[in-house]
Amino acid sequence: MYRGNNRGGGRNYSDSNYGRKNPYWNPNHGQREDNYYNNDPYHQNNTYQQQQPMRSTRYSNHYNSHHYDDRLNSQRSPTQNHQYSSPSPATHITSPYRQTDTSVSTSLSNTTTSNSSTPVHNFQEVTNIVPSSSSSLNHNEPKKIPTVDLKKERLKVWKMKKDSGTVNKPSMMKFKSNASRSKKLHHKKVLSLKSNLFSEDDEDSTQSKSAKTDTSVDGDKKDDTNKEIENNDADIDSVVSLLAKSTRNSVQTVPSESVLAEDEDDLIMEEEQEVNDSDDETKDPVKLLQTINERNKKLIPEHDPNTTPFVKSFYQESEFIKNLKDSEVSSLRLRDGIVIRGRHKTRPVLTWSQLGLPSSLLGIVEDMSFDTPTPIQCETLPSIMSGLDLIGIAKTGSGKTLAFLLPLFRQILSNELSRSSTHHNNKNQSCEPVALIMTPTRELAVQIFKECDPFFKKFGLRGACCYGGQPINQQIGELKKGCDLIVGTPGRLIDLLCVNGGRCLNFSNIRYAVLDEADRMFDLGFEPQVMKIMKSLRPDRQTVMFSATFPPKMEALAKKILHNPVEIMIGARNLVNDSIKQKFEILNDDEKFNKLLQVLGEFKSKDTKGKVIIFADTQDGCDKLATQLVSRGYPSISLHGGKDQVDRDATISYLKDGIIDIIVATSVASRGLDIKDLNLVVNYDSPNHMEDYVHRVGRTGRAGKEGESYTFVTPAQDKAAHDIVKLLELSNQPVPDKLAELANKFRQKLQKGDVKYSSGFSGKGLEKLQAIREEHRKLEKELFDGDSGSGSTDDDAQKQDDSTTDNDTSDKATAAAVANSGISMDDFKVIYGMANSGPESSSYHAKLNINDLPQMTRWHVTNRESMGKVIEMTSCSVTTKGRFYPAGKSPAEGEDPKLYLLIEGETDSKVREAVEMFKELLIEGLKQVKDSANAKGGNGGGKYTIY
Ligand SMILES: Nc1ncnc2c1ncn2[C@@H]1O[C@H](COP(=O)(O)OP(=O)(O)OP(=O)(O)O)[C@@H](O)[C@H]1O
Repeated sequence: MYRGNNRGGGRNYSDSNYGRKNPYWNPNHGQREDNYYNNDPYHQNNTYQQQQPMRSTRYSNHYNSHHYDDRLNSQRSPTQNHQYSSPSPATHITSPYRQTDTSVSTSLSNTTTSNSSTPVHNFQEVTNIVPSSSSSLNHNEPKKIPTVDLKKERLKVWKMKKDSGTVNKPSMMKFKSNASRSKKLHHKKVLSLKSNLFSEDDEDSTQSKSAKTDTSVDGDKKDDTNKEIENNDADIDSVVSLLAKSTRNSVQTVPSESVLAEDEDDLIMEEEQEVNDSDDETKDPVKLLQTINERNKKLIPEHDPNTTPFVKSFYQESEFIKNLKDSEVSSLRLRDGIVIRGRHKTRPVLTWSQLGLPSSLLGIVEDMSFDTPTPIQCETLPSIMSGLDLIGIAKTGSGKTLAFLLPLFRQILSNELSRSSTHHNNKNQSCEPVALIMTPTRELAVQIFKECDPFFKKFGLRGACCYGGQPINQQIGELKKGCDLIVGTPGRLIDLLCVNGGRCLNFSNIRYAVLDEADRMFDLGFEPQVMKIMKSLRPDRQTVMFSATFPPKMEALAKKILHNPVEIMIGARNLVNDSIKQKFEILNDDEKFNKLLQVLGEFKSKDTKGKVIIFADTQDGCDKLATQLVSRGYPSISLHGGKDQVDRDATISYLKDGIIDIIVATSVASRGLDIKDLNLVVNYDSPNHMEDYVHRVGRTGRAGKEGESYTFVTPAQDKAAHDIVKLLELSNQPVPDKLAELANKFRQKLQKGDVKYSSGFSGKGLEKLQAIREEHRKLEKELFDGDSGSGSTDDDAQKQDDSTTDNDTSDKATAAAVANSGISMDDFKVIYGMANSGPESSSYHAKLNINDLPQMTRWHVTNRESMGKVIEMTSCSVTTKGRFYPAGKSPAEGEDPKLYLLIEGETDSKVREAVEMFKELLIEGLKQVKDSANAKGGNGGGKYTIY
């Protein structure tokens, strides 16, 4: 059942020592026993455990329990609870939805579909800026609030108060501040209607809006905004009246009562209401843009960071691990294709007990019936528990969540004294959690929060899950009770940090922060928000990031918020899990639906209980497809950012609980979701970047189980075919002929220069951001007549960052590294040149001599992961040519040249970029050699002596 599956020579966990000893990853392949395992008492246990079928009680635990702890639930109304908890098992059995088929499913599907059918440019809705009240949980019913003229109302009430003598100085000030806040709010709403933005709190809503400018983040912009507000009052009124005319509806404003609120709580409420507007943000893209605009302008109130020292390092290496030989550890890592960069000190563990966790924490792991840690857990847990910042990259479904949760709870539990301060009843005291987990999607936040449930219950801890689309008042209410851990999406976290001038929530005591799906967190929409949040954390916190994909370009950003991180990569950055059988169909749009029916028919005939996610590009496409499937007897629900969050949460719960077997989703469901028995993924619309493909198909084939994916590619989608082929090649998976043909078409276009290639997700996000920054720079230059201003901007910082990275890879750095290693620079000269003409030849090439490098360095430069990374980033082809000549020998006349890498690419710059990347790898490789020599007491690496 948990057999590893090695197709086409691809690496997987079953190839590894972990695998052979890890019943989870590969119970059936353990032919050879290495000595050190035989000595391991824990290992003997494992062998015994191999006989045991794996039981995972996790989901039943989660779903039999409420998502929040009982104390929280008991304080909610039944309606509120409905939003947070999945239906109880009893409900499932009696659910009419379950009993019926098409008819009832249709009605369910129709209901959810209709929720999302909000017209995109409906100004009637956009201009309703009155926040919903805290008691209203129904997002579907627009509130009917009488139209009021804000200025007149304010004046009227103020006069009344003045006449009756109830206005004293403080309340006047409050009045002013409220009025100006309302005015700002009013102004923001109107301005934001004119703005185009590009950031969002949720994966797929970015698809539905145009991205033009970052209105963002920095403090100095606040003053500008205020001035603008003061100066443009008249403009606002005219825009408002224009809008009112155009929509045949007058603009509704904040009711006068809230403007004149006098006591502290009312002040809080006003801000709550302000952010409450974002609750239904995903229903209407224009409204969403407004919300984001506001959010980006928001400044998180500053708090003095907590400076009480705290313990970060809890790890104590066990005797067994200490006694492993270096070569044993190296071979373990080599076989798993584990690449480690940075100041790495720790060795992997092989069993849970080698982590030295308190028995109470270990007990939770035991309850989960996870017999041994997975490779990413083995490698990252010791590093994180030693207090290091870390980037962890491993395939989908490989257990990354537990890799960051265990150290998180270890940290919370270790700070017992300070923890108690997070539990408070004083509503004026802000909530100061110890740990933070940020996720790019709401669904993922909910899932991770549920996974924390056993920890909350066992240790009496409090947690809060805060994400958009839910009434913020409830979340504020939870925070007022205090919490140890907060899990959330960046947009909502910013809202909460700003509520009541930072008196609701502050992050000055965060000691451990996690960015899950880190690369997505740094993508275009999130970067400013994430950076803002990270700045509000205490500077000496520990930060870890995890993902299955992490484009190297993201690293510069990641390193801005990490302190000397160690980077641990299992396999490669962009690999699809070997346990997924990937299938492809080249077909026209009008053939897709029939093919889908065929695929579903075959799947359901062999796996009646198996669950399916079908990915489509657009929200509308999802709705239509779900309706069509229902009409063909396949009960299904659509899931996307245009739906109410309550529906989105319920849909995931239905799928997890088996109430529904099929969902049709946009990429909002592509990241992190872990759904038992989800055995088929269909990309009805092919994803448009590689990372998305990896995550989408990664919803199946998880935790060692096998899964299947189908991707429909139309003949016009040759770029998608090209990307997928690259992925398959990287993963050593067979490439279907038709797909290869289509990919070749794209390559030919590339060669002719008919198309431009921007690879992957980083192309979509970072490159756009880079382009925008470039444009800003140009504009600034024009404006300041060649002088781009004296102030140091974010852009400059980025530029500096970039240049630092560039310097690292420069010839100078290479030369220095080489000098240290005792190798002559001439030994790996790069020869650039134009390739000969001919159909197979490329336009530019470079030759990089690798013959005379130490073996370990050579391996580091030429291993599959390194080569794959360079190929992926530059689109160059890389081939090993020539023959290896041992030290002191040179080829005689007519003999093959010394071993070298031939790098071929379409443009000179691509080839040079590839060479730079190889040089960086080379430096790393040489450093490794040196470190290893030092560790062995060597002299730092004479030529050829270190292997
Ligand atoms: N040591 C373990 N042994 C067995 N199963 C495990 C172990 N650790 C985690 N799992 C299970 O593996 C599954 C996948 O784990 P998880 O969701 O953490 O994967 P992931 O690597 O974060 O995937 P993604 O990249 O898609 O987010 C879960 O069902 C989890 O319970």
